[in-house]
Amino acid sequence: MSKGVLLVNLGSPDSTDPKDVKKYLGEFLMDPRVIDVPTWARTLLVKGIILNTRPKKSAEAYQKIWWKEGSPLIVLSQRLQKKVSRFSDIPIGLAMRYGKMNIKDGLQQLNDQGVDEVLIVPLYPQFAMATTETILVLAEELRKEFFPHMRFSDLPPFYNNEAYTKVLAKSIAEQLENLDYEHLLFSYHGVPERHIRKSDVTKSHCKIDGSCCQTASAAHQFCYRHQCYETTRLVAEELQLKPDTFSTSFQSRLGFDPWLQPYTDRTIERMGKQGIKKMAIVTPAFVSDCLETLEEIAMEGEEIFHEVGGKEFTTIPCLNDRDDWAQTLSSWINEWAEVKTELA
Ligand SMILES: C=CC1=C(C)c2cc3[nH]c(cc4nc(cc5[nH]c(cc1n2)c(C)c5CCC(=O)O)C(CCC(=O)O)=C4C)c(C)c3C=C
Ligand SMILES: [Fe+2]
Ligand SMILES: [Fe+2]
Repeated sequence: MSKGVLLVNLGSPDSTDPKDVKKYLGEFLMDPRVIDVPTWARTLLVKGIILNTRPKKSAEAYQKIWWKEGSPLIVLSQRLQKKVSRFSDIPIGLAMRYGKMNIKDGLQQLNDQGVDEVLIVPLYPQFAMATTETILVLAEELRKEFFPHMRFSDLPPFYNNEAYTKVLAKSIAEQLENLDYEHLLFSYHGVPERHIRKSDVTKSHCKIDGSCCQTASAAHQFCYRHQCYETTRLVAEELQLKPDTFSTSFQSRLGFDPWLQPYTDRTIERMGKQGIKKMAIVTPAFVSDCLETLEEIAMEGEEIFHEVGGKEFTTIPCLNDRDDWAQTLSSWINEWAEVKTELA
């Protein structure tokens, strides 16, 4: 068998034109693992409400962060792919879950290079049904329909992998080296609380009451909340942060259901009101900088902080295509590539 890799990220609209943003959001939000309500309710919510209002607002946000080369998320993912390819001996493909560069095309390209054993690498450190799961489910559907001769493995979430948390800690330390910040906020993309309960394989562990995520459980293999808190804990340990100088929050909520708390925007506001003048923020749910880091955090977050008296707001870049991150990812890939494939 001949091995290859498909890195998979979220995707972006084709351009910042509201029409393209609407098309992209339509595909993204109609995914039953993103808005997990019955089809009729999702259709009503997405096509009847969200797509009539959100694309214009989102397009304006995308316009603020868009690069000459295109979407930062896609450009940065391509740079990562290029670097990982340099450190690996097998073909490294790149695909997006939504929009252009889709997973089917990515698999086809690997197929055309003679690859029949694929490592799917969701570019998300923590598991979530709206990210990792939807990639793996779609990839398997595509395999069955179009590439039945292929075999798939997948890279597990790396939220607590020592090499990853060390690289993340190093990237933070570099940014904070000459800053006397008072608080470091770890802000993760939010999900509705319901998603956490749905992914609980024990069906009884996740209470979202602040305690369950610290109690060992089989549920944690699929618990986004647990995995986010673990990333924070391990990175804080590596950086030797004092207990009151860092915390965790969740950003980007949409709609009226309860999402994971504390919310990032309210946390930034509270910190400013409590008299914190210098804060830094890191966004470890994202491997590549994107709308949610460059606009929601670096622009909106900073504005909130300044409005309530904050002075210095430092946004730490995602790992993007850092050499040490690309090398870490390549080392996982090379480890997988070296394992002898047993005949089925
Ligand atoms: C119900 C909605 C959403 C869930 C659940 C959700 C989970 C989730 N998303 C990411 C990563 C990204 N999300 C991005 C943008 C984005 N996310 C949602 C909604 C949900 N996400 C929307 C509507 C948007 C579009 C922008 C907007 O209108 O605000 C992005 C950025 C993409 C880009 O082009 O830059 C990323 C990345 C994770 C990791 C996650 C669950 C853990
Ligand atoms: Fe999102
Ligand atoms: Fe939990």
